[in-house]
Amino acid sequence: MSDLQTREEYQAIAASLTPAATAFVDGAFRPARSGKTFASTNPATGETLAEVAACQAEDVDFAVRKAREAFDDGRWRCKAPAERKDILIRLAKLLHRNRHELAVLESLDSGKPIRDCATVDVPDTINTLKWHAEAIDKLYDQSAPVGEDAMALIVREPIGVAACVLPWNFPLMMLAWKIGPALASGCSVIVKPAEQTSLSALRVAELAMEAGLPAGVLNVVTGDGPGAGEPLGLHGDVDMVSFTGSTETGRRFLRYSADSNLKKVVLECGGKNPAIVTDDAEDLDLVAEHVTNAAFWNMGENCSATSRLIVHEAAKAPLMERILARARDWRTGDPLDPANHLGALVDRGHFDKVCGYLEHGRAEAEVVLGGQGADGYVEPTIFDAVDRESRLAREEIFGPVLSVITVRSADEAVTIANDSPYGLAASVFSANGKRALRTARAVRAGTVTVNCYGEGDITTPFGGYKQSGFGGRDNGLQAHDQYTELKTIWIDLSDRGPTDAVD
Ligand SMILES: NC(=O)C1=CN([C@@H]2O[C@H](COP(=O)(O)OP(=O)(O)OC[C@H]3O[C@@H](n4cnc5c(N)ncnc54)[C@H](OP(=O)(O)O)[C@@H]3O)[C@@H](O)[C@H]2O)C=CC1
Ligand SMILES: CCCCCC/C=C/C(=O)O
Repeated sequence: MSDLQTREEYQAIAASLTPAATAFVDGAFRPARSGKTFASTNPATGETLAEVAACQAEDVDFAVRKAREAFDDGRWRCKAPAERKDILIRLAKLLHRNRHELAVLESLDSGKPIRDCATVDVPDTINTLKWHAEAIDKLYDQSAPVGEDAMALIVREPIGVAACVLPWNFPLMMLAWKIGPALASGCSVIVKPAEQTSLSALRVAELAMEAGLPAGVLNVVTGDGPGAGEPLGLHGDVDMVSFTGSTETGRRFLRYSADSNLKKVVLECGGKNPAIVTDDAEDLDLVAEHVTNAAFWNMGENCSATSRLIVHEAAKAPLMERILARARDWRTGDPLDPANHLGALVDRGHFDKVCGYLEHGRAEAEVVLGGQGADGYVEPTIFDAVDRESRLAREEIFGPVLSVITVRSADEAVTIANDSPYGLAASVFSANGKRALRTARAVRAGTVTVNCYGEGDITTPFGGYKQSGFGGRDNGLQAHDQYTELKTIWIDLSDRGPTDAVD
C-alpha cells in the first residue's frame, strides 16, 4: 500500500519544520567559527528554509580532530559487531518513524517531487543503512593458503577517518550509500553535504545520536566546495574521501590527495548514459516505459539517467510514438503535490545551465517534446536528429532532456554508445538474447541493464568506467572495500628455532 500522504498533509508537515542548520560535530550542533552562514532555499518557491553554517578550514580541522579522537579511542570501531549493528538498526527505525518529515525536508530543500522522496529516496536510505548494519556481524576475515608452517590471516580494518562529499541530487540516498558501509566498517565519518541540500544530513546525524551512535563518529560540516570541501580533501588526517558529483570536482579530489597525504579517493562522477534499442526489440510499450522513466525520473538530475536514446531506424517510429505518449503524461509542478512527477531543478544556476542546453538544442536539433524551461521548472524534453558529435550528445546536461540518435546496426549503436568519456550506466533492449548479452558486454559501463532500466539495488555494486568513476564502488559488500584496509598477519608455525637460518 502506498505510504503517500496528501498534498495538504505534506504542506502541514512543511509548515511545522524547524530544520537544524549548523554543523554537527562531536555530538553537538555548532555554528561555523566565523559565524558566517548562507541561505538554503526552496528552489520551488525561492523561500529561505534556513541560514546554514558556512564552515571553513578551521571548522573542518575541528571536525577531523574530533573524528580522529573517536576513531583512536575505539568508542565505535572496538564495540562488539552485534552492538554496532543494533545501533545502526535503531537509526534505520528512527528514520522510518520520521519518514514523512524526512521526505518533506528532502523535497523542500532540493525541489525533488515528494512522490519520489517518499517512495524511493527515504525507503532506499533506510534499507541501505539496515542492509549494511545487518552485514556487520556476518563478515568473516580470511586465511591465506600458505601451507603447514605458517598461518596468514587477511583481516579487514576500518581505514580511519572517512570524508563523504555529497551531491545535491540524492542528498539522503547518497548519504546512506556512503555512511552505511563506512559506519558498518567502524570508521569515523565526516559528511560534507552539497550546499544546496544540507538539511536532511543534519537531521540524520541528530537521529544517529538518538540511536546511540557515540559522539564524534558521525559529523556533518556544512558549507560550499571551496570553503569546506577543499580543506577536507587536503587534510592530512583524513584517510579517505568518498565523493559523488561532477567529474571536474572529482578530479580536484585526486589533486588534493596528491598534494596532501595520498588519502584514498573514490569517485562516483557523471554519465552520458545510452539506451540502445535494436531492430528486433519487442514489447515497445515496455521499452518506452523504461526509457521514459530512465530519462525523466528525478528531473534527469541523476548521474545514471538515460540521456542518449540510440535507436535502430526500424524501431524508431513506433517507439517514439510510445515514448511521447508516456512523457506527455508526466506532470511537472509543485514538488509537494504527489501527483507531480517532476519538481523544480535544484537551483537557479543549474536551471540556467539546463536552459542553455535547451537553447542550443532548439538551434541544432529537432524538438519533439518540451524544449523550454520556466520559473525553475523544465518539462520533459526530447530532441531528435541529434548529431553524435554535438554538445547534446556528448555533455552531461543533468536535466530532463533526452537526445535521440538513429542508427542502422547494433555495431554502430555500440560504437556511438562507447564514444564518450563517461561509462556509468547503459541499457540494451533486444529480443535476441545472444545479441542483447553481446551488446551488454561490449558497452563500457559499470551497470548495463538488459530489456529494462534500473540502478541495480543495495546488493549490487554501483560505479563507473572511464571518467564516470575511480577507485571503488558504492553499494553491495564491495562498498566496504572503500572504507577498509587489508592487513596481513603472518604467524610462523614451523619447528624452526629462533637461530635456524632462513634462506
Ligand atoms: N554524479 C552525480 O551524481 C552528480 C553530477 N553532477 C554534475 O555536476 C554538475 C555541477 O554540479 P555541482 O553541484 O557543481 O557538482 P559538484 O561536483 O561541484 O559538487 C559535488 C560536491 O563537491 C563539492 N565541491 C564543489 N567544488 C568543490 C571543490 N572545489 N573542492 C571540494 N569540494 C567541492 C560540492 O560542494 P558545494 O556544492 O557545496 O559547492 C558538493 O558537495 C551538474 O550539473 C551535474 O552535471 C552534480 C551532482 C551530482
Ligand atoms: C533507486 C536508485 C536510484 C539511484 C540513483 C543513483 C544516482 C547517483 C547519482 O546521481 O549520483
